[in-house]
Amino acid sequence: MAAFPFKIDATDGRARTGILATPRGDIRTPAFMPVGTVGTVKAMTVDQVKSTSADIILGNTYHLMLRPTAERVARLGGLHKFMRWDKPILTDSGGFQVMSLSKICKVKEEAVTFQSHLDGSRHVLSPERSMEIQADLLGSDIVMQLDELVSLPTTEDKAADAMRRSARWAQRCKDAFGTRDAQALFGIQQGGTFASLRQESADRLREIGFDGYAIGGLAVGEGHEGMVEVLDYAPEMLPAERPRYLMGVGKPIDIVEAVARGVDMFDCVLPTRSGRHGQAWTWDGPINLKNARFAEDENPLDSNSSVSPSCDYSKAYLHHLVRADEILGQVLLSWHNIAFFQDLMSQLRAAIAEGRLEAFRRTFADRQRRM
Ligand SMILES: CNc1nc2cc3c(cc2[nH]1)N=C(N)NC3
Repeated sequence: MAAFPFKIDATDGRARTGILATPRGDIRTPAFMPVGTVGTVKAMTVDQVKSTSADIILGNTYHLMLRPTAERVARLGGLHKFMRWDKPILTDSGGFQVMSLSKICKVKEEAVTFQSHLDGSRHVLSPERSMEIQADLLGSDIVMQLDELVSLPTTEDKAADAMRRSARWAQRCKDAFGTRDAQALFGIQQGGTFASLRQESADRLREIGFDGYAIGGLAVGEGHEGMVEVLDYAPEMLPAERPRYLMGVGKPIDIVEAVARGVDMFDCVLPTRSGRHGQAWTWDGPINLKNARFAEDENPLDSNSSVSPSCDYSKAYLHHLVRADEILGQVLLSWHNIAFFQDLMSQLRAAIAEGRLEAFRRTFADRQRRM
């Protein structure tokens, strides 16, 4: 019995639009999850995040277990209460961050041991411990299995070994997670850029049975073409009746291309990270407000978007804030970019519902290229 009902309201080619219903609220798909790594969507208050119409945000096991520790978050009532976000939260399991952030990490069948990138302290993360942190201590609504990351390029043998370990860890996560009505557990497909391994991974995850299925091992340096090549077959290997989540993606054009290939959920640091560095995403592509051409440009960033909070501020003012490295510049551009990504998802949902995704895709790609 699936923990969260997933109702697909319309399809257009391989794309779907629907609702993933959770006890803390509905998630309209295709959905973009702002990244709230250490219990904050950086430079934004939860009310600002809510104002963008985001239905769900992401948190990270790796970061929160190091600081303030998962036990402290639990003592303070769990992650929702701690950060005052009462809508759904999806937490990543730590696998990716341990292997990409921590100093020294050893991957064994039993668990991953690593040193904190903050103070060098030693930590152990097993499938069981990751489930305890996410489901019991942080109290997240959607829990991700612990998986093993392989950095690209990799050999088929290495990708196969890591995928099979991830599949064994998937079973251990399912056993440790148990059956819960108010929380969901997602499996993560691995297998690098090898279709046969991706198929084997999907088959093993389906046998174990999950509430949703993520595509892992992408957006790790394979480039746009490499990613799209895998997306031409990987999403459809996963059960059609459950949500499909492409982890760590991505640029607006990547999201559009992945939605067209059957992906329902996304997360990426791009809108907030690029916003903190002066970049604003618009329907005509990204611009950097540091650029001198904006010094006396009195036009707003996105005149036609009433939602975007930065529609009241001139580019000249944003240019000034970015040049002066003022905190408000980081706040307004992060807010603008998250609002833009939510606008994009809302337009994608409408295009699928009205059967005009192909036309949307073409127009969008042409406009983004213009910059
Ligand atoms: C930024 N790119 C990216 N690719 C990812 C891939 C994964 C992930 C996070 C990612 N972020 N988390 C996992 N637990 N596994 C796969």
